[in-house]
Amino acid sequence: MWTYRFKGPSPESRPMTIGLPNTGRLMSEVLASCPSVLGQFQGNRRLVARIGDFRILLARSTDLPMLVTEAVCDAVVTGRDYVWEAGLGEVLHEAWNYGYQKNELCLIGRPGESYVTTDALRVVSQYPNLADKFVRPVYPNATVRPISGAAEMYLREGLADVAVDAVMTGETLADNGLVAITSYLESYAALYTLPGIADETLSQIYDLLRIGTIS
Ligand SMILES: Nc1ncnc2c1ncn2[C@@H]1O[C@H](COP(=O)(O)OP(=O)(O)OP(=O)(O)O)[C@@H](O)[C@H]1O
Ligand SMILES: O=P(O)(O)OC[C@H]1O[C@H](OP(=O)(O)OP(=O)(O)O)[C@H](O)[C@@H]1O
Repeated sequence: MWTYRFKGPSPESRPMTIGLPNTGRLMSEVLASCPSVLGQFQGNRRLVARIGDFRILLARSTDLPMLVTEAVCDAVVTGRDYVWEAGLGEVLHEAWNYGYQKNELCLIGRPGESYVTTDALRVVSQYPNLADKFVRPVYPNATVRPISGAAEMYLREGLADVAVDAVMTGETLADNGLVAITSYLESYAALYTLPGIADETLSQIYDLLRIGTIS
């Protein structure tokens, strides 16, 4: 077993850096509200751009939380679920709740099935760490299989007993004959920093991202 560690630049040696998602729903929402940032990344494959005193860096939503603790970014916009999945829910400071991409991370199963007697529950999830954290205390013999998406299919095809997945409208569950058994975590898009960020710095980040003011 070997451990891998980034060697990020020291925060003093680089411009203020904000990490934003490079794909998906989150990217579309965040960039739609920031024309100055959007303009830098439209029609090209750049992942880093300079805007005034700031540097904007694009990365996968799931990787952004770690880029704050590795000192590559001063702030990131990502899903609250990804911050907790990265094990940083109690480490990072939530500096702004965007109020969109709202959903609940739930335990999902087939209706009417009792899992209590199942000795070795088979769990699939895009959130393997959270699935393990929530399910294992109740089902010590559970196996958690990491997947990339379409969790509902694994239940339908009998490859898993339950899934830990995001539920927003509940449409995907209904269309696949599944139900939410328990809700574990509320999620939404938010801005995260290290704790103790200066109000003045945060205010500059808010201005760039066109979000609220410090209360
Ligand atoms: N049906 C949904 N509606 C709204 N938000 C959702 C839904 N499902 C997941 N989310 C949330 O949206 C965020 C996922 O956004 P993200 O852009 O990273 O992924 P994506 O849209 O699946 O795209 P991609 O997989 O291409 O990166 C997560 O924080 C997740 O909790
Ligand atoms: O409750 P709903 O409004 O139906 O939304 C829930 C669905 O949305 C997400 O999937 P996504 O669209 O990201 O596809 P994926 O499962 O392939 O990642 C999530 O994984 C659920 O499948």
